Amino acid sequence: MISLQGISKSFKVARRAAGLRQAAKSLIFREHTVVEALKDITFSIGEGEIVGYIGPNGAGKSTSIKVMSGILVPDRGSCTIKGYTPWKERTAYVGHIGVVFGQRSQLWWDVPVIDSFQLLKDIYRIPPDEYRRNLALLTETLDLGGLLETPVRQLSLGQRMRCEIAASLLHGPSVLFLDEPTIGLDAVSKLAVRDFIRTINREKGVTVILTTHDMSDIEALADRILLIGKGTLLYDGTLQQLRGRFGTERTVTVDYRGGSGQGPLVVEGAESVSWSPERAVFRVDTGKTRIADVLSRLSEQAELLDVAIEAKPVEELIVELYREHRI
Ligand SMILES: Nc1ncnc2c1ncn2[C@@H]1O[C@H](COP(=O)(O)OP(=O)(O)OP(=O)(O)O)[C@@H](O)[C@H]1O
Repeated sequence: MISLQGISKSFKVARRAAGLRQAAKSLIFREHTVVEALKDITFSIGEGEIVGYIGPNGAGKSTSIKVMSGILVPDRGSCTIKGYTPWKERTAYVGHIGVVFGQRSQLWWDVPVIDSFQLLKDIYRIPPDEYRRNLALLTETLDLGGLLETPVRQLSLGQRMRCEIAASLLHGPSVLFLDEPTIGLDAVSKLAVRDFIRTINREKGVTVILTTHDMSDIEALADRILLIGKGTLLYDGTLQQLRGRFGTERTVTVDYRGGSGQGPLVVEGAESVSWSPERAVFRVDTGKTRIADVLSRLSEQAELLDVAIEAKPVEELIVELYREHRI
């Protein structure tokens, strides 16, 4: 449904040296550097997938989203989404996609939210019945009831973001591009936005491409990860595969009935991270040692009161991936 083949995009950026004399010189002799934002990007995404598009700052994520939404024309390569080439057949194409740029608003700042929605209804030529149905559903699921009559500039970030997401879905698109949709949101709003994304994916089959620096977004939503670094696609796989590659390590924390005589617990196959008379923390490579064996050896040495086993956070797995690819 989404297919990119060898997409490349570079930007020519004027270079200005520091200092007055250099600045004057650059008025006549303008030097340019070329930034290769995307280099030969190829991937495809199936209908109904939620894909996390991740990478460090300046990796090329927003540029990719702009190409896929038809805002930018690439230098080379082809892109087909729902049978359209986004930048060529924009008018027909935009009816099938919704786009949210977390850092930018598509709502008119000084007018009530509902007026922006009405304008979008006219722009997308949404039939009145469909508009009413979609608006009712979005108002209910995104809890917009009290916000529709408020001018956008008076909304909090979280409230605005819920309105932005609703605005991008009023015309019932089947593909949704979300560029950092949870940036700056508090924990409650973040959960609400994630919940909503999952619901429209499950119930309406909307395909979602999500860029984010928040790895808990990825963990909560994405079945698959595309990692981009310095304009190149570096990894395409599931979170589970990534865990399998880097994530055999577990942290085991045990609380036990200690006492003044209790010395450090020593367990073969478990590396001690920290120790106190009541609590010990170990690192265990489950590829080499079974957690059950560690716990059984520990219980021979002390009366265990509580045990917590944690996998490596996704954040750390991603950092390892960045490190492996030197980005
Ligand atoms: N309009 C532009 N003109 C010149 N250079 C640009 C332009 N847009 C992007 N770039 C450059 O292209 C590269 C990729 O930028 P892009 O915004 O796609 O990165 P990103 O992965 O979205 O980063 P971030 O996580 O910081 O938002 C960067 O080096 C950026 O400076």
